[in-house]
Amino acid sequence: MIRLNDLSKHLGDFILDGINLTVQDNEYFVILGPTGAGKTVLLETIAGMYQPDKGEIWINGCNVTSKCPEERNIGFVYQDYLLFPHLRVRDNILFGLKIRRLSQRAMKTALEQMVALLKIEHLLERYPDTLSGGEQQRVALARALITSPQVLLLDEPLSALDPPTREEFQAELKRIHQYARTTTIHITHDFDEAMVLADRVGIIRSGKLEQVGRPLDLFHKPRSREIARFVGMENIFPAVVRKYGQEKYVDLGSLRWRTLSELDGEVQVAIRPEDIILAREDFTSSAQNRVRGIVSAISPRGGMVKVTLDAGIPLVVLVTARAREEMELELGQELWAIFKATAVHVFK
Ligand SMILES: Nc1ncnc2c1ncn2[C@@H]1O[C@H](COP(=O)(O)OP(=O)(O)OP(=O)(O)O)[C@@H](O)[C@H]1O
Repeated sequence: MIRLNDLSKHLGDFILDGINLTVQDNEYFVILGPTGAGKTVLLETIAGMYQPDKGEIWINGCNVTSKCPEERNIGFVYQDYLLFPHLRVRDNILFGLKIRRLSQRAMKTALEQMVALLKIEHLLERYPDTLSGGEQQRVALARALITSPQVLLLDEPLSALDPPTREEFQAELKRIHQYARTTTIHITHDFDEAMVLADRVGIIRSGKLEQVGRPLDLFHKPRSREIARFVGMENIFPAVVRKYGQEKYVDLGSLRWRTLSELDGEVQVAIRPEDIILAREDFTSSAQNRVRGIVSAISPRGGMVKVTLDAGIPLVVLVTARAREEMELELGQELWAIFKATAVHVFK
């Protein structure tokens, strides 16, 4: 278990500000934040490369705050692998065991296990500069895991890989974690990566840990407008929650939508663009909210199409390219936007 108590660090103009966090045994914890948020500073402080100004770091019940990095038994993998260029893969992986002076036999067994786990037997005699990015990252992981660290810290381990290799490696990280069960902190700015890998996610912004939760909780219940934007919500508007009879609605001036929120009063309301259905005709469905608008913009986004509907407020909707064709979408067209009460996310 990793416990951070009120961890703070000044570096130039940057402040890592009172971080409190517990990562459970065997947990895969992802720290997600925009560039410059302090993710690397936090990870390097846990690893002992920076001494905190305030606060404590506990690993498995031991206060390691003033211990040097080598005494913390932490495995660290960097985004750009940082393998020793003059050593073959075999010696890169064995490096941590050699400085611990393990017997030849123990090293051989540990190497065999790691090589099988990471599927890198065919790479053992090669030098790092002959390996692809994905292969180098496998070797870096093997080198970090071979010492059986108490904690594995991963600093954007996928960011230097191309998108298909990145996806493949995400699946590998999951598989390896299921086998090794090492308590892991992985930092990234990629929300999708966090969704795929994390047991829990912490969102860091400007040196502060702003929200911690399971990926779906962050996805559906962001605590602030900034976090909502960061997790892909687009239709964010100020509103007031009001009760009419037994049911609650968000009032946006000329528009009123049913919500299941427990909050009251002045709020922000957000709807994910992929939670809205566009239709030519109004139709009865379990979706309880509908609003009529005029298509004011159409633009491709990834494999989807982003449609902006002017409904008094600009509503962004994501549709498939096929749906666009079927509806013969065009600028100026009048359409209905339909979405469920559960799609209306409310936060202060
Ligand atoms: N040694 C240092 N001295 C002064 N400022 C530093 C130092 N190291 C980092 N910083 C500053 O601290 C802030 C946080 O940096 P950090 O590398 O932790 O961000 P990050 O969230 O990892 O960003 P990225 O995703 O771009 O890597 C940045 O503004 C950076 O310039």
